[in-house]
Amino acid sequence: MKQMKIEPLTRPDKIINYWKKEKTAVAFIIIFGIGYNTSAILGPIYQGKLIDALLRGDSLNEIAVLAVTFVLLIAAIQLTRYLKRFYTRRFANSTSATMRLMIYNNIMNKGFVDLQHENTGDLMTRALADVDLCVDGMRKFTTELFDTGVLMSAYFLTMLYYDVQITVIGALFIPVAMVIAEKLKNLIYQFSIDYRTKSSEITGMTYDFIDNAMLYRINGLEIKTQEKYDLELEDLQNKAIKASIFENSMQPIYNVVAMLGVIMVIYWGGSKVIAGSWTVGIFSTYMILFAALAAKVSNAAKLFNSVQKSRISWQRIKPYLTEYKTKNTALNIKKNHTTLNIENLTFAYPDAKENVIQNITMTAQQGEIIGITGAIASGKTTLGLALLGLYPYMGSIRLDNQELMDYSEYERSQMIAYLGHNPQLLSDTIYNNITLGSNEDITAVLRDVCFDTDLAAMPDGADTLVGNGGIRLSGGQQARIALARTLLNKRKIIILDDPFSAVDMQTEEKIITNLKEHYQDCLILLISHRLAIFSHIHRILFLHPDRTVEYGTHQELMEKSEIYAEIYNLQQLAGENNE
Ligand SMILES: Nc1ncnc2c1ncn2[C@@H]1O[C@H](COP(=O)(O)OP(=O)(O)OP(=O)(O)O)[C@@H](O)[C@H]1O
Repeated sequence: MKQMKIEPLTRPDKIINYWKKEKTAVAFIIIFGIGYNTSAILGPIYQGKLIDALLRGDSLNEIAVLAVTFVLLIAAIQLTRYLKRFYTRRFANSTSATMRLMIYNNIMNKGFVDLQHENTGDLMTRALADVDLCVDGMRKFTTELFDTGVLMSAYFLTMLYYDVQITVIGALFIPVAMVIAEKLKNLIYQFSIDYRTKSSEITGMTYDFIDNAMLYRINGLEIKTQEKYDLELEDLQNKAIKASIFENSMQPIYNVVAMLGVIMVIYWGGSKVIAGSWTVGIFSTYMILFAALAAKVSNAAKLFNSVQKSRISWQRIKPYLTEYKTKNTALNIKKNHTTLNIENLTFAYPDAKENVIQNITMTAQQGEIIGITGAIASGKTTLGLALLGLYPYMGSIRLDNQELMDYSEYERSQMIAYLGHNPQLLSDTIYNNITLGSNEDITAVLRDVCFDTDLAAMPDGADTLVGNGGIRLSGGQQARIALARTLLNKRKIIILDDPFSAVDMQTEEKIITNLKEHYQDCLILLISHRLAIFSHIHRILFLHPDRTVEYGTHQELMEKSEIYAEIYNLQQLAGENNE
């Protein structure tokens, strides 16, 4: 069978486009759907003929021919039914895959600021659950359109052929049942919304409790959290019951209303048999068709319900169904000597009133290590993020004489490596945490971050599992594995945000020596609170709480900045006392 290929969809926010995209499957659904549903009426007709043949006492031969035709007909009907179902499933699977592709692409292309506000994992999980519900509704709609719409029309037309009066009067109750179904759908919709909203809230809550289980336990909040969770679950259960009662109790009501017409059918149909204008076979065929038509009303109601339910899911996923974006991966970066020129750099977070960074001017180049330090909340991390080009800024950041914002996002990612506060370790081996799936030799980076001796003591070496978030490693080990990952992925500029806070000072000094020796083809920007190693690096940017800055070598800052000298001397003293 041909392999299914999932392609992006243009205007994915228009639901009709999913049917248009699956043209071939939809065409087969139409062919087999109409084929199955129109031929389905032949079943009762032949059954009636068979009854009449038996009652008339036709020859065995004639009855046998009728019986074989009847069986072959049923087999053919079932085959078209199978093919219709097959293509409906195929349509649903393809649609589900397309929606997932589009949502994944949307989330992966969200800007850094948007992603910071959302938990991408939770978002994706919730969106995928909604895709399943939405596609399920679309599948049912597609199926029922034929199994209910076409079949009901086929039954109705055949019944009209047998008797117009009985059919029109007997079937009068059917639209009544359908109007009731239509009216009640809003009620069902409301209860369904309440249930889905709660269910989504609880999913978020569950993730929070799992992620922060240790935090709640350590702070003695475990029981309180559990109680809160139990209450929410109870509420969810109540909402689920209400939604389910309304959804399921409606169908018998539609059925009973629709079946009221059968009284007329028995009365008039029976009279026709007695009068001799109908045979028993025709009466039997007619009764089967009427009962099937009335029963189909509940399917029509089911269709309304499932369309309502999937409408809720559709509304929720619609904002994520945006045009497919392809990353621009053209690379136009210079391989020459790296230079960084920052001029009057000023930055404020979106929606914030005050600048976090103001008028920073500095230059640096390949082969240098530049320290960035300053008081708490003076803007060190912010400067690191601004240099990644993640936020719009004022002033100028020129990398190799080209403005940072004039590079594409992809080019920036190929020029700048970044290590943030959080080591962000995967629950995997040390090797995979450093290579992130690529097949590379990690010996050099392990040596550069002084992890070679740690590794030698581990029985499984680089195959040692680090546990969830690196829990099986010390803080210093986690930090150095994260640093090794950044170094393996080295770029022209490497920004390291406080990588040594969990590392002892001697190891920190050794790592700095390695960085100076082995990364001369890079420019390293090192954000740190610890000034001890600053005497070994090239220059330091010192950020003051009033947003003014000083920039110079360690020696220059020791001479011109009283605060810098004071902090450095205090830290030296503390270091000596600790020895
Ligand atoms: N995403 C953000 N949105 C708005 N304001 C922010 C955001 N991130 C940080 N800030 C604010 O910017 C200021 C500087 O924060 P930043 O994290 O850059 O300081 P820092 O010098 O790195 O601090 P620390 O030494 O504590 O790591 C703080 O006042 C902080 O509240």
